[in-house]
Amino acid sequence: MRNIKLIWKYMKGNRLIYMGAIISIGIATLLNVLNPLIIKTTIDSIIGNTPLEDAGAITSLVNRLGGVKILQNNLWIIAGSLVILTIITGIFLYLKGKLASVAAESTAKQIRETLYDHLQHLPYEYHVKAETGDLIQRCTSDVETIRRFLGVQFVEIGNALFMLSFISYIMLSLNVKMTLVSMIAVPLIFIFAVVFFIKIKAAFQLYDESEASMSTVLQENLTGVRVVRAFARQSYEIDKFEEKNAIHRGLTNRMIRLLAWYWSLSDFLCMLQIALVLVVGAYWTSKGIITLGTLVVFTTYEGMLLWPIRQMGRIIADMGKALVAVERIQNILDQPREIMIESGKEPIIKGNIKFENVSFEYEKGKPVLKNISFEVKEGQTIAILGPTGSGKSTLVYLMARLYDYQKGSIKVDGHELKTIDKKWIRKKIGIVLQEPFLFAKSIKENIRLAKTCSSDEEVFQVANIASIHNTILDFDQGYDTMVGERGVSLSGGQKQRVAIARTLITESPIVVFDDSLSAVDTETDNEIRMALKERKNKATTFIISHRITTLSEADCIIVLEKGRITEMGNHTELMKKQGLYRRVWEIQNSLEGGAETIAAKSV
Ligand SMILES: Nc1ncnc2c1ncn2[C@@H]1O[C@H](COP(=O)(O)OP(=O)(O)OP(=O)(O)O)[C@@H](O)[C@H]1O
Repeated sequence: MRNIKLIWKYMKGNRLIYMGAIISIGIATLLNVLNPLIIKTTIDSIIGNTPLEDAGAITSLVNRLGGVKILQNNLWIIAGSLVILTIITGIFLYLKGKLASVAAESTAKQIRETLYDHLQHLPYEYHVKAETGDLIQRCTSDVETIRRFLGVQFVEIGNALFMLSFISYIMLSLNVKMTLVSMIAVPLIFIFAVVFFIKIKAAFQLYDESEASMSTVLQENLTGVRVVRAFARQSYEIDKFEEKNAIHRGLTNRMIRLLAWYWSLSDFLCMLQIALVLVVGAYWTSKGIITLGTLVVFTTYEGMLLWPIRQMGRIIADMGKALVAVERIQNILDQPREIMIESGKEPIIKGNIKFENVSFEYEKGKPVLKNISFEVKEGQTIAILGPTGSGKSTLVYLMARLYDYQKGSIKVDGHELKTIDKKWIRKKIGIVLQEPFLFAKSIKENIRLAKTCSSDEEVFQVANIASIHNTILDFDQGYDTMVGERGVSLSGGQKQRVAIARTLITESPIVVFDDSLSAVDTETDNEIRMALKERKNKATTFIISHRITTLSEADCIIVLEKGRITEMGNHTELMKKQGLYRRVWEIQNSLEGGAETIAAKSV
């Protein structure tokens, strides 16, 4: 019941249009069932001799058209009325289809927009845990299931119900016994349809799942095509796909067999029902119990009724799918949005940051950062070194308020971070991630992403600092070069540099490079750092890196191990200690020395 209410809620703004569709089906069905009555009256009372009984609307229609006598001599009037009636029925059927699909389509659009908007406002934490494929499915196929339900299936149910009520009413008023004969197998056909479709639900589900699993293999293969090629895994991949494809074919065949059985059995039941009406009806007509016209009406109605009844069985069994889709969509909408404005504090941010005994844990009892304390003045460069999983990225996330620290205090220019508006602080912190995501736009548009109004000059300037300007100019279309779906036309290092330019253009007072120089060579890395240093309005810069030369020039280097700061100071100070920094320095230096010796020997 909750789900039906939810569908009603989603339909806000389209409910009247939908009601229009339902009314149109009602009128179309009513007009549809009038046709056989006109034929009956023509056979019995106009061509035949049965006196015109008081058949309500039909009698008054006959009288309007000029009475029995005139119609007898002008049968074309009846034929013409049938044509006109059919045309009007057609218009209402068209209206039904049009209004229902308009309402369903705009309801689907509304649901998609609401979902998209909601997803944009869910906390970072939610997106880290959610599965992208699943979210995409909810936003596309689940919405499509609801659209189909509203646009087609529910309308069909309406059609069947109207048909059943109108036809039963007319049949009963014509002949009760004949009605019983005509309806005897109808509940059976309906129950058979419902039970069958409920029973094969599992088969439908398996079929859907196999289709999904086949597309997953395909998607994974296309996404990872470079890895597939590099490891020469083509034949393995082809075998894997063939296996899924074969399973899918098997399940499709099974579905076809089951459905073939269903339709033949159901057809057989329907034919039995029609045959029963014909045999009993013909016998009673010959005995004069019913008129020939009545027999024609009953057989025509039988044909009109059975198809919607069979369809209704299928739709009722299928309705579960729409209700599940509603549930899945509502699950996302029920997730609380990230509260962006709490205190609304929007202070001037220059880049002075102070951590005092900050602790944080993602999961209770598993602290990731423990008692972190350090201070950075505006314009300074802070380097962070630490083994993987030591909490370096987490520290950055805390600064951007993607997560809130649980203990201690972080002050930005003297303001407690938790009191600063989230949107505000995120605009002031530019983060370059290790694996940057570039959008399928031109390089220029990608750089301008966060500041669409920036001039070409500004774009060139930041690209120069990121040491990518000349590379871009070497491309055939320069800054207008399109970056593929995942930036495939650029190398890892080039993508990182575009991402650096994209962050620099925002002129944020705090900039974080989260291992974002890992894919560029040492020389370019050096160039970028030099250019950053020379920049006017220098930002407070955090550099997370495993490369010691990148870190060594920082004003302060923090060594993070298992969530704790184990060393802090500048290069000279840390070199005096026998800690992780010195060890990494020695290893990397000896490696470089070793590499140089090998290179020298090979010349
Ligand atoms: N969303 C999350 N939920 C639960 N635990 C998490 C989450 N994100 C990170 N962690 C855990 O927190 C710890 C620190 O992760 P973090 O990404 O900060 O490390 P890191 O030092 O940046 O590592 P790397 O150098 O590999 O990027 C890890 O043990 C990680 O498994």
